[in-house]
Amino acid sequence: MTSDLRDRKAALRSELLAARRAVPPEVRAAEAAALRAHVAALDVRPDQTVCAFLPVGSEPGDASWLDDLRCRVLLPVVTGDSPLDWAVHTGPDALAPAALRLLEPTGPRLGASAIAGASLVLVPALAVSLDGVRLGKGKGHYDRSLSLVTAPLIAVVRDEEVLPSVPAEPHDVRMDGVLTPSGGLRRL
Ligand SMILES: Nc1nc2c(c(=O)[nH]1)N(C=O)[C@@H](CNc1ccc(C(=O)N[C@@H](CCC(=O)O)C(=O)O)cc1)CN2
Ligand SMILES: Nc1ncnc2c1ncn2[C@@H]1O[C@H](COP(=O)(O)OP(=O)(O)OP(=O)(O)O)[C@@H](O)[C@H]1O
Repeated sequence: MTSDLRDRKAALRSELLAARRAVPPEVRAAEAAALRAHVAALDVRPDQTVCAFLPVGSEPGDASWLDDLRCRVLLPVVTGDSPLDWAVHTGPDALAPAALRLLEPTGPRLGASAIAGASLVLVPALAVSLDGVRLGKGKGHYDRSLSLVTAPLIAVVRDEEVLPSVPAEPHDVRMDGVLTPSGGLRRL
């Protein structure tokens, strides 16, 4: 992978983060409500497992969508440079502030392979391209974990963050779909 590609990813990341931080609170709230409704409409059975995430900072969405999944919900736990660990989401009382300004579940760790049992994975992203290339926060956490998954991978982004193209490196795992406030769930 060339440093040019890395530089292009870094530049795009800064641009997208700046745009996210400029979103007015009322727009953020409307987007979160729309995303919550789309998450509630996802086709998952109560006996299935979804790997989701808890939006923080300027990420689109909020914790309320976790309540609407009505199935077993796993949340990611960062363990250094390893693939993500996972724990069951049991409610707001079982969340605690963690590194990287994250809120993480406090329950038993299930191990990195827990993601393999998911029927659907909601993946945080800064952008996704029409051919499924995802731009993340730049630490490779999800890229190290997603190779263990065969279930559909759904990137969650703002409408403006679905781009014609995103610079791709060989380790970048392609998304199967995208969930946005106005577009709902779309296949990529
Ligand atoms: N909500 C959420 N959880 C997640 C991720 C994510 O992107 N979003 N991750 C995805 O891999 C993993 C954590 N990886 C992370 C990598 C970098 C930063 C980071 O640079 N945070 C900046 C704030 C950036 C912002 O404002 O959005 C910071 O701490 O200053 C955060 C998480 C697992 N959990
Ligand atoms: N499967 C992997 N195994 C080992 N290292 C990896 C893997 N995937 C990514 N990395 C490393 O992680 C770093 C960040 O990768 P990249 O820029 O693609 O992250 P990202 O997809 O934006 O972030 P994230 O997945 O955390 O949201 C790179 O240095 C890359 O080499």
